Amino acid sequence: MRLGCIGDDFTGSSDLANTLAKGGMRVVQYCGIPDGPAAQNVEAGVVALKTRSIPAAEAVRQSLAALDWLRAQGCEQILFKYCSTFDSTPEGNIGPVADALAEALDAPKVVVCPAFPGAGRSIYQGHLFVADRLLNESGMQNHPLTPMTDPDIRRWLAAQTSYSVGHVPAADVFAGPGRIVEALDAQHAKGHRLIVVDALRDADLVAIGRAAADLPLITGGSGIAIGLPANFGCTPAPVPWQGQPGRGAILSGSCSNATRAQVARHAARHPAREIPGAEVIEGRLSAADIADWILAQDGLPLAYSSADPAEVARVQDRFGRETAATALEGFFAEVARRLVAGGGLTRLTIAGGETSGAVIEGLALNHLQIGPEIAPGVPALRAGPDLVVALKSGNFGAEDFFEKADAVLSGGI
Ligand SMILES: Nc1ncnc2c1ncn2[C@@H]1O[C@H](COP(=O)(O)OP(=O)(O)OP(=O)(O)O)[C@@H](O)[C@H]1O
Ligand SMILES: O=C(O)[C@@H](O)C(=O)CO
Repeated sequence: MRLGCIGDDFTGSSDLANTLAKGGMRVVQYCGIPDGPAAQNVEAGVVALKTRSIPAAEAVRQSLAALDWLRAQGCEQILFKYCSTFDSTPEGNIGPVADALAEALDAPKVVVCPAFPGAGRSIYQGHLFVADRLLNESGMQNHPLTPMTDPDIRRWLAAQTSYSVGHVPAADVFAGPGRIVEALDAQHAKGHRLIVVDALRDADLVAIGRAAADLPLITGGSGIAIGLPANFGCTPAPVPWQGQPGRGAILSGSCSNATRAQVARHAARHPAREIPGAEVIEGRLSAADIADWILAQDGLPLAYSSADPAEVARVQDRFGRETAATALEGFFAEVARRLVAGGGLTRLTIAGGETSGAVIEGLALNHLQIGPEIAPGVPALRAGPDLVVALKSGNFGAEDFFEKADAVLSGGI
C-alpha cells in the first residue's frame, strides 16, 4: 500500500476511493480499522471512519489508530479526507484531527483543500463556494449536525486548530506546481502549518497534487486526490464491475436540498414511505414495520426520514440533536439488517453520510470494492458476493439519482 487515506465518513470515503480508482489506483475502502493486514495488491487504502460529528478527542483517537494501521501497511503518504463543504463545527473535527496527524507525521506544511469542482465546490480567496453561492448561503447553513455559517475556510479552521492557518491564493495555483511549492514554503516560513489552498478547476487540483508529491500529509475533499495517482505512476483506467441481480431499495436519512429533491422525484414514480423522526424516537414506529413494508413492494421502494429544515429543527428542539441522530441512525441500521438478512435485498442505495455509516456498521461490512462511478463522487460498491451498495453524500447526484444508482448496481447501465 502506497497511499493511505483516512475518511471522516463513509460516503466521503467512497467518494475519495472513486477518484483514486478512476485515476488507475487499486483501491479498497475499509469500514473502520481492519484487524489484519491488507491484501498484497492494494495500492491505496481508504479507512472510512465515522468521526465527522463525534467528540473531537474521540475523532483524534480513531484517526491516529487508522494512521498506525496505514503506516504498518507501508504507506508513503497520508491523505485525510473530509467533506467538500468542510462539514465541521468550531470545536472540530477537521482542525483537531489534522493537527494530530501533522504532529504524528512530523508534517511541517499541510495542504487544506476541500475543493471539488466536479460537484461545484471551489475555493477562491480562502472562501468556499457551492456552485455560485458562498457556502453559508448554499443550504449548508441548515445542516442538521454541522451547520456551516462562515464561508471563509481560513477563519473556520482557525477556530479549530492550535496552529496558525496560512493561504495559497489562486494566482499562485494558476502558475503551476513549482509556484505552489514556493508558496507553501513561504507560508511555512511565516509560521503557518495548516495552509488553505485555492482551487477552482480540476487542473488546479492536478497542479496541487503534483506540488504535494513529497508532503507526508495532505488534507481535503476527494478533489485533492485527482492528481495523486500520477505521482505513484498510475494512469486512468476503466473500473471493472459485475452487476448484481435481485432486488433493490433506497434508504434516505439525508436532509440536504439535493436529497430532498431526489426523494420528491422518486416518490412520484415509485413506492415511497416517510419515516417521521418523532415516531422513531418515541418508539411508535419499528424498523420491522419499515423493512416489512419495503419487502412487500414492487419496483424500487424508498424509505426516508429526509425532512425540511423546519421539521428537523422541530424534532431537534423537542428531543435534542444527539438523541434524534442516534435514534434515526440506529433505526436505519436495523432496517438494513432486516432487508439484507436471508438475501431479501441484494442492492441498497443509502443517502447521507451519517446514515450510510450507521448502515454499513450495522451490517458489519468490513471492506468495499470500488466499482464504476454512478454520479460525480458516488461509486458503485461491492460489499459481498450477494450485496452491492451505493453510498450517496447528501448533496451529490442529479434528481434521478436513485433510479440511476440501482441501474448501475444491477449492471443495467
Ligand atoms: N426527520 C428527521 N428529523 C430530524 N433529524 C433528522 C431527520 N432525518 C434525518 N435527520 C438527521 O439528519 C442527519 C443526516 O445526516 P447524514 O449525514 O445522513 O446526511 P447528510 O448530512 O445530508 O449527508 P452528508 O454528510 O453525506 O452530506 C441524521 O444523522 C439525523 O441526525
Ligand atoms: O466531499 C464531499 O462532499 C463528500 O465526499 C462528503 O464527504 C459528503 O459527506
